[in-house]
Amino acid sequence: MESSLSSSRLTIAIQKSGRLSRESIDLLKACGFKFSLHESRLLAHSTSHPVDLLRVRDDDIPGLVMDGVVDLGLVGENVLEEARLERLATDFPAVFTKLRNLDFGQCRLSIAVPKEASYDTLQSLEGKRIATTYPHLLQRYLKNAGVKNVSTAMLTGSVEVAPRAGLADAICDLVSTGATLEANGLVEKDVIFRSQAQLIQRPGELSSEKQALLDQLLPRLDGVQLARESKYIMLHAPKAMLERVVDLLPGAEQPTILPLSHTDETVAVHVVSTEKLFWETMEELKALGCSSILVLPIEKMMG
Ligand SMILES: Nc1ncnc2c1ncn2[C@@H]1O[C@H](COP(=O)(O)OP(=O)(O)OP(=O)(O)O)[C@@H](O)[C@H]1O
Ligand SMILES: O=P(O)(O)OC[C@H]1O[C@H](OP(=O)(O)OP(=O)(O)O)[C@H](O)[C@@H]1O
Ligand SMILES: [Mg+2]
Repeated sequence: MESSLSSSRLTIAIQKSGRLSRESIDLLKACGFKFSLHESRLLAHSTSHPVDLLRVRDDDIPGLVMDGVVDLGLVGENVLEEARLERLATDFPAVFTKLRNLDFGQCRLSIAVPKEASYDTLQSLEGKRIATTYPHLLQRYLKNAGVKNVSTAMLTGSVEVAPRAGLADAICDLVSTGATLEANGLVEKDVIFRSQAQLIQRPGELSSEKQALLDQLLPRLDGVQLARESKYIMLHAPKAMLERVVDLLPGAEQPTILPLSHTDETVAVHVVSTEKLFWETMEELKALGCSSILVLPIEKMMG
């Protein structure tokens, strides 16, 4: 299958404007792919690689990938799984390859009820109506939990106002901080799906040029994600305390220990850490006699 927009340029669908847009573009840029973006344009060409961005609503991305219209897509797993279930229910092909979990767009799909509603377990929803944008994910969850006779009111936005508007008894919508639920007098009861952004590929083989581009993109993507999770830690430590200092540093299996020109009692310790260095640990390091403690971000990494 080779029906993506152009046979030689790798086409990637991303969300045009919304929660995933900025981070999708930033991630591709961090991988060294440059783009000339115009707010109103659907298609953006890369000025550095034979790559085109198709900027669309996130709901359209799974279908564009599964139908082979684009080669790759960056989309939330919530939208992807809902689209997959919907296509399976209507006998449409729902084939794609998940290439990577991306480290953004983390949220959960949850059932929430009005503060004053009586709710003990999921069974309390029997015979009730739930407003949602994700009817297939919701029905799958309720079916697995053995909850019957729940009807859904399909809304594509403003789901949180449905109970107040008398459209539904409960909602099933995305939650991150919980601020939107609280602002609407709702309480989160059951998390039915956890999601983050994904990079997916269309079914069928890519042309050799496109495959070569993808083979370049994926290690870069891994490098960017690893670098984002990592920190470079530098400090001066008393030699006598070195063992205890290294034990305190997160993920410091192989620290670099360097002599300092002005003293024999203190050494410089450098380490790449894939974990966060908390203020509390920095304070403990200081209490052991460490000084000049620096935690620096890493821009790129390659093993
Ligand atoms: N509060 C949140 N925190 C983090 N990620 C979120 C949050 N809400 C949504 N997301 C993720 O971002 C995706 C896009 O959310 P957004 O609200 O921008 O979608 P939308 O309004 O459906 O946009 P579109 O106009 O493209 O259809 C969601 O499908 C989900 O994967
Ligand atoms: O738990 P919170 O941190 O409050 O986030 C949850 C809200 O975020 C999303 O909407 P968004 O703000 O993206 O706007 P939208 O409804 O226009 O898509 C989601 O649909 C919720 O309404
Ligand atoms: Mg959408």
